[in-house]
Amino acid sequence: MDRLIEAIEAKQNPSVVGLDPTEALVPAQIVASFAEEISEQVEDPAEAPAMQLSVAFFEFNRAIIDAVADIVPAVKPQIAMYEALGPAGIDAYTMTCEYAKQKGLYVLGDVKRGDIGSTAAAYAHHLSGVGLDDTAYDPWHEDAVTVNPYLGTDGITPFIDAATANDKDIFVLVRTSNPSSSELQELELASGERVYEHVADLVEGWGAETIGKNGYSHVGAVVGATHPEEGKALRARMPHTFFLVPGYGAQGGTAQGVAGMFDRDGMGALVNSSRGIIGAWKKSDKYSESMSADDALDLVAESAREAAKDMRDNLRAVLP
Ligand SMILES: O=c1ccn([C@@H]2O[C@H](COP(=O)(O)O)[C@@H](O)[C@H]2O)c(=O)[nH]1
Repeated sequence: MDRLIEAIEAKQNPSVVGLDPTEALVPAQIVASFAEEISEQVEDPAEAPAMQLSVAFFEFNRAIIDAVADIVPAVKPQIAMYEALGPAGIDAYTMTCEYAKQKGLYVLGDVKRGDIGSTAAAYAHHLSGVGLDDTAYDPWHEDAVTVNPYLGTDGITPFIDAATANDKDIFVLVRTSNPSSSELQELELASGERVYEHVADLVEGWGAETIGKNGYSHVGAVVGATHPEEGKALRARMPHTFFLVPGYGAQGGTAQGVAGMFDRDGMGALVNSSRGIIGAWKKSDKYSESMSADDALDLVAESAREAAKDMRDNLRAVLP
């Protein structure tokens, strides 16, 4: 996590902008502005809507990245939004990751993979590329990915190996932000501990051999902003584990609520907001359906920048 920590220190900002575009979050005139270009390119007209949306997603992301790159240390593209559009969407995802990296941002791919060991080894190429020289080929352009621990150690080991070999990181789901997370994660084990506490101990152990100069390992944990008390207890329980904290803003998480998830130096956590930043333009009274695509893109960028600054300032206010 040393690169991430340096980026956070440089920007004095422990927040990450989630790039989760959907048709509802991209102004319609931006999508429409690609209609002609795409219709001329496609062989099968049935492919046009997904291609048009994919191109719009990338332009939308590019405008947001340009607007926040000097404020935030990282972005977190959510692959589900892109996979929904098929191959063109995957292109938009990888192009977004590549562009963010070119802008000096740490790119955290929210891909939530997890499978048996042999399959996990293939998924782990998100961090290492494939081929004879893994380091020379990095098609996904991610610095880290999210991983599901439900399959246990053999599903995680390939990701840890790929992460350490390539100076990248993984973030393992421990206490997720969603309302139903308690159905499994809060179950009490015979030992008296909760399932998520047991997972927390596994995660701390998985990272033990990979601790960097700042005291955090290559194996991070996902801890929802919607669980302030559990998050605080997990911070004490997992001293070498960096937290990715989603659930801020749109899901109700607050700066005060996440304050306990940081360490004594105000480090140790990266707080995500997706809809709260990329959809900030929707709250602007400057938006009009009749504005041009270029003006809408400017408004998206300007609104995202303001929302990212507000989030940064709110987090700074609760940290030492
Ligand atoms: O526990 C979790 C794990 C991942 N997420 C992801 O974070 C973003 C949150 O989006 P918002 O718009 O800021 O609510 C999204 O990509 C989720 O899949 C999470 O919310 N909670």
